[in-house]
Amino acid sequence: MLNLDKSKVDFLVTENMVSEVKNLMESGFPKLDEIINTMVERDIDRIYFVACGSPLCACQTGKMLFDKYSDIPCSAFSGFDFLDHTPFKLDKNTMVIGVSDSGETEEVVNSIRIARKRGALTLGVTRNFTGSKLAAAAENVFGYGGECIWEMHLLVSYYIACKYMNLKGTHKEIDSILEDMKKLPDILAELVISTEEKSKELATRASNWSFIYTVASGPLLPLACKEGIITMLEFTWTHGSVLNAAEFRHGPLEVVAKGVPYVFILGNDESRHTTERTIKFVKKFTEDVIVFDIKDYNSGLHPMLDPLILFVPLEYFYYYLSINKDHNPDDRRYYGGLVEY
Ligand SMILES: O=P(O)(O)OC[C@H]1O[C@](O)(CO)[C@@H](O)[C@@H]1O
Repeated sequence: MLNLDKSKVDFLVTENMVSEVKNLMESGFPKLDEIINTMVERDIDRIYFVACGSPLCACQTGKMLFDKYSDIPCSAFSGFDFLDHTPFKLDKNTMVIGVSDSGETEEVVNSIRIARKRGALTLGVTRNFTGSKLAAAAENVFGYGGECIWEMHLLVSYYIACKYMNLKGTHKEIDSILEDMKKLPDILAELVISTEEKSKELATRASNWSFIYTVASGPLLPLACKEGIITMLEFTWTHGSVLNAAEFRHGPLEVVAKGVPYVFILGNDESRHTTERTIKFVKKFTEDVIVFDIKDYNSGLHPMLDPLILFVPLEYFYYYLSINKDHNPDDRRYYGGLVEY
């Protein structure tokens, strides 16, 4: 196992997670309220998120809130998809939210430029309020000032979605999400301490696997993509793929066999039974199964908050998976301009 000083590894964001979440809620949310007021003034009737990688997965989860609890149309685009297939409706009543931690991802910045030119209300969500191309391109900017991008991006998209939906017509679930959100800092603080050892053990086991299928459903599917594709491929250099438990019977079923490894992410939402059915099937044929079950961590909050909670044990899991494979998760071969793409 690689001997690293974990406080110096950029990938691992557990150290300041709680203070960043608190700060976002206390100082960031009031700033988002101003943007939400502008959305009301502009009578926004459609929302597009544009992002890439981990931020896109957070936006896809935020979009689910709009779909589930409102009749406000919302889509989450990858930057190049937005540029190549720019949506027809892009006007003063449309809002385009570009999310990029660096604020430099070219396809997100260019999408915001186009949206602004077409008269849409634009918001750039990025780490720093100034100094990036995204901050310069968007009409409105929100700088969250934290490193823990999954929690930051998810909370920002959730807060905008919940508040705006509430102003457009309440749904009792939205209030419960907003209320439970306030409990997150204490719960995360506990998880940052309590989940490390168990995740480390699981990662030791998984480090013998040369590839991993990651399976989830419903609101945990974007988290599965973030972890089972972006994190696992980019940061741990482990081969793998992500599968939707709802689709498992239609294709993936046939490769289940002894020695084929799976990581399941299991939540408390309505699709829990769908993933459980898959787990039950898979366990008949292979012992190489790891389940991250919300019930083992904290199941007291609204299930739409499960992706924020399960992120903590998963973050440790992939950190230790990487160093167990003697790979520093901060190392890159190609990304970030090392090789032209
Ligand atoms: O948030 P940014 O700066 O736009 O960067 C997006 C990048 O972040 C990651 O999600 C993590 O490095 C990458 O997959 C993606 O390329």
